[in-house]
Amino acid sequence: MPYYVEINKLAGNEDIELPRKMSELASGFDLYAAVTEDVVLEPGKRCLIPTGLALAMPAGLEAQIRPRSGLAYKHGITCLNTPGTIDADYRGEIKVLLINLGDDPFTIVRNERIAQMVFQEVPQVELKQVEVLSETVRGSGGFGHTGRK
Ligand SMILES: O=c1ccn([C@H]2C[C@H](O)[C@@H](COP(=O)(O)OP(=O)(O)OP(=O)(O)O)O2)c(=O)[nH]1
Repeated sequence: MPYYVEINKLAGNEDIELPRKMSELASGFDLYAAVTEDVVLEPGKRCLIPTGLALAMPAGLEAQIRPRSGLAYKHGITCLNTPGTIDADYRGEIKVLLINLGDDPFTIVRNERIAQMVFQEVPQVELKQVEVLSETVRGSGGFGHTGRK
């Protein structure tokens, strides 16, 4: 059984494509830019791109906003906060925080695919404060304590 996620096109965005899987088994639904005029993203700069969409997903799901590999590889365009978290109770416009890590300005035009959205189940977790944690072999070793090879 699929999860049913409600999607709403915000006023003035009737022409914006709905998020779309570009192949049958793709993980992500591509998201389209709902900019009202072209946005030129200069190298090293960031911008918040509207999608013109809002969602209502069932409790226990989240949506993650992730970069598109092609834009990252060819132009250095990625999501600054990847993966961006869309909470199940968020009803506002979904926005995509892009940054240009490339060498050249990049122009974002309306209805261009700028990122992808992957839905994930989120386990329900309750934190329980304790005085002593259960032991493991690793213990507190981390941050590369096993070396490089
Ligand atoms: O890439 C993103 C990340 C977040 N959001 C929206 C949906 C999310 O549910 C909300 C809050 O995001 P987050 O919890 O990451 O941000 P925050 O800085 O902690 O904001 P808040 O104090 O509003 O929770 O902002 C987006 O539209 N795009």
